[in-house]
Amino acid sequence: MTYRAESARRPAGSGRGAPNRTKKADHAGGPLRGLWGRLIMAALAGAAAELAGLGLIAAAAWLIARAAQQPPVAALGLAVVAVRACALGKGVFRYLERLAGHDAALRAQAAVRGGLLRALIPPRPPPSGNADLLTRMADDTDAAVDLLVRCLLPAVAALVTAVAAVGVAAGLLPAAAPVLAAGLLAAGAGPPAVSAVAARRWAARLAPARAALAERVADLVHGAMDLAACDATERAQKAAAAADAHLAALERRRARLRAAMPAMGMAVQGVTVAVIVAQARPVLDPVALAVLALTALAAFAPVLPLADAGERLAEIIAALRRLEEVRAAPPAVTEPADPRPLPAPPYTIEVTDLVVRYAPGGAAALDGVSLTLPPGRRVALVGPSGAGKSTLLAALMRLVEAESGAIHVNGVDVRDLPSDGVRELMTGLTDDPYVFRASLRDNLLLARPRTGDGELARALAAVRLADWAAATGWDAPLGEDGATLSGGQLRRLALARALLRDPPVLLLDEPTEALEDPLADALLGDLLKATAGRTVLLVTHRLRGLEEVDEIVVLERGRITQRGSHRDLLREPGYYRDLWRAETMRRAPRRAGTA
Ligand SMILES: Nc1ncnc2c1ncn2[C@@H]1O[C@H](COP(=O)(O)OP(=O)(O)OP(=O)(O)O)[C@@H](O)[C@H]1O
Repeated sequence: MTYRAESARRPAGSGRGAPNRTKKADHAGGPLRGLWGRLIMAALAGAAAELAGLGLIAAAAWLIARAAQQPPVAALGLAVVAVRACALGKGVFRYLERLAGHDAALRAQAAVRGGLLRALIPPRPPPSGNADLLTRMADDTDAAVDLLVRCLLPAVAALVTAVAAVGVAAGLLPAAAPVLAAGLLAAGAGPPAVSAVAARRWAARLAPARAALAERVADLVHGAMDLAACDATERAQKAAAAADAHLAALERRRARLRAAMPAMGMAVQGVTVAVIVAQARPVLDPVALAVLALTALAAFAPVLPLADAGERLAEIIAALRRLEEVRAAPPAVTEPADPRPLPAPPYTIEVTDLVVRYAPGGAAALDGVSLTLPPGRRVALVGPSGAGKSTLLAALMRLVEAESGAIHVNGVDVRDLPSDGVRELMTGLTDDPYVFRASLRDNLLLARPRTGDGELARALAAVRLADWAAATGWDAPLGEDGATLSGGQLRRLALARALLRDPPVLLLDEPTEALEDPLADALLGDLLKATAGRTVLLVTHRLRGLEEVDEIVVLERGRITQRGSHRDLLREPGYYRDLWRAETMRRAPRRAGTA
């Protein structure tokens, strides 16, 4: 079987136009379009709803107080109409506020999510030590909704209502206006500020406790087998229960403090209204007094919930900071400002004096590696664990940046090419392949969409998974990271994907890992046959079959220590010959046993 380079037939760089077009489309007709209009409409509607509420209370107060004086019914007509209009208006404006506010907020959330996903598309080193990272990222994008719906819009509505109420108070009794203004300011600024400071302090205590619990739970779920094997399940459960109890205790204490905030606001409300009533009683008639007192009371209604908004605002600021950290994390490789077009096939890859270091000042994972891959050449890379084999493949795929040295494709430095374009040319099986939580078919189609079942079946047969696929079924879900697959099956499935992808330069990182000798030998034999005439860089720990490849490169501690054909390397002392002897000896008793 041959896997002809379909990708080589694609016009070079064809994959790059699409993302650019998508970006433009996003900005022109994206979720942020019309955001401001909706936001202003929501703010106006929210303020109108609160004013209607205030008007309702004022009109109702006037109506009740005046009705107690038993005037002619006609004198009450206007107030009755005002009560009805305000009651209806409040509902209608509240509905419009929710409609426009949530529309705006969901648009903002979609824009935040889109920006975050776009920022994550260039590969980045994964943030470490955060079992709850994904959950947090999902929760954090909700901050955009809450910033508008729970903080900004309520604050605008409270401000408008407060100004209107102070205006009404000034009209009825000028001396009451500054008292009401001071009370509203104290209730609208004090509890929210205290809540925000407390929320920030508590977040610093709660976040590590939440992360600790998430990590313990993740250990219990993902490490269930290993915990059972080490008889450590009970210890892990106890540790998770302790983390849970610690978090629950912290949350209980925080809840008690939180409950004090509304009480503080209501105390300010009570004192303000009492002072105003005391001021007004000697000078105002009972009807005006009732209107003033109830208007003052009602003016606090949109102001008191701002304590919650202050607390939420502190959480939102922290969430937006975390999102910004993720967004601003530098990608693993730098994209060229002015990318050059991809060269035309056939491709010659030249690696020159490549040095890769994962941590500045740390040991070099690759230390001056030079290698040439002309079209159609198959090179095997062998070496002890940690020698830098996977790092070389990662550098070729533009997943890590070189500290010095260079990789050229037909004479063009890969740093001048878009990294996704480089990965169209050079890709394959990575050292830690991922199987998606999807069906078998979908996992394969990822490599080459719109491929018929016949071709998918041929790819599976090439990796000796045909029988397993027939038993499992094309639509069987494979679980998270291939939970339903053995290690060897998972790797072969990823290999089938790499073969379907069929890049011009095929990079294969240990395709036979986790397989028994007979199956590994057969699979490697098939692979070498199927890739005859193709450009291949094959990382392997097993040497049987390597007579077929054009060159074998031995990598030790990041440096090339031997290179040549299988025969050449068997003649010279060194890692290759030692490994060959060890492999031969390991197999010898088995052959004797079988014979
Ligand atoms: N993401 C990383 N961050 C830091 N160090 C890394 C990272 N990946 C690899 N290394 C280090 O770089 C060196 C080379 O690792 P690499 O995975 O390339 O070796 P390898 O030859 O492929 O090993 P193996 O055969 O076990 O897969 C090792 O010392 C390893 O610890």
